[in-house]
Amino acid sequence: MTGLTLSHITVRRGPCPVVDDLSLALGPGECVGLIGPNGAGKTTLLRAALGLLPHAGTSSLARLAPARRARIAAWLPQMREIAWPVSVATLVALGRTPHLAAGGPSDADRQAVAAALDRMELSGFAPRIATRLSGGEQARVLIARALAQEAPILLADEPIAGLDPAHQISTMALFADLAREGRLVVTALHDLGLAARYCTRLVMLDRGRLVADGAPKDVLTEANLAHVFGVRAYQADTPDGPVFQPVEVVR
Ligand SMILES: Nc1ncnc2c1ncn2[C@@H]1O[C@H](COP(=O)(O)OP(=O)(O)OP(=O)(O)O)[C@@H](O)[C@H]1O
Repeated sequence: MTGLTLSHITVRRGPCPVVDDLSLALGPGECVGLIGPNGAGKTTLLRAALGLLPHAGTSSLARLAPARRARIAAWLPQMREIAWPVSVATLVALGRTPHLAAGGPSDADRQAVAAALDRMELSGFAPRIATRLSGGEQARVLIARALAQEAPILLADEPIAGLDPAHQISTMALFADLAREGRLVVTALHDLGLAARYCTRLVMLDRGRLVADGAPKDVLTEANLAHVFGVRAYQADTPDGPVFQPVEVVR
């Protein structure tokens, strides 16, 4: 399995660095939550790591040839637009594109698509036209497409935004399972409660800089929450795991 190494990544927008000299080594088996307020640089960092944005510094993914990169990393962007009125099964099968042989889809491709639909509880949706689904259903279809890619690395930008509570929990539990299977999952998140519960590691950004990196309880400290997010939170360890709820703006 494969990890992701970022060394001194800097991305400038005009004169300002929006990601500023950021280095990280992320390994297989980790479910990493990328957290930070709006504009902190989460999307920019993920896109630079994938080689989708010009940057200074090096990313172990960005330096790969595109065909190899597509087999190593699946990418779930923040904007989830489905342009074509194709079936859900056809759309999810696009995730197999990096693996397709000359003769068309193999049994392995078909199995990967079926498994991805099943994991996102979409098996009954396979013949439906993707553009006619609700926003949350479309989001789940796009997660399924990324899963069908069966890449060792999954980078996801706010994948659970717009999902109902049950699907938010099941998607985060699925990401944690993928990590336990040995993949690397890196996901930008605004739900700090789910981040605390399901991520093995949190990376906190503020104005393009890395301000904290470690186990959720070591990153979601009262001082970091006040300083970076401007909030105070209720936190408790319960038999159901950590509970975390922002309760007050403190800036
Ligand atoms: N195309 C662009 N041109 C100029 N500035 C940009 C551009 N794209 C992003 N930025 C700026 O870069 C900074 C980081 O943006 P980014 O989208 O990475 O933040 P984010 O942490 O993902 O935020 P959010 O939680 O709101 O999605 C922001 O200040 C944003 O205004």
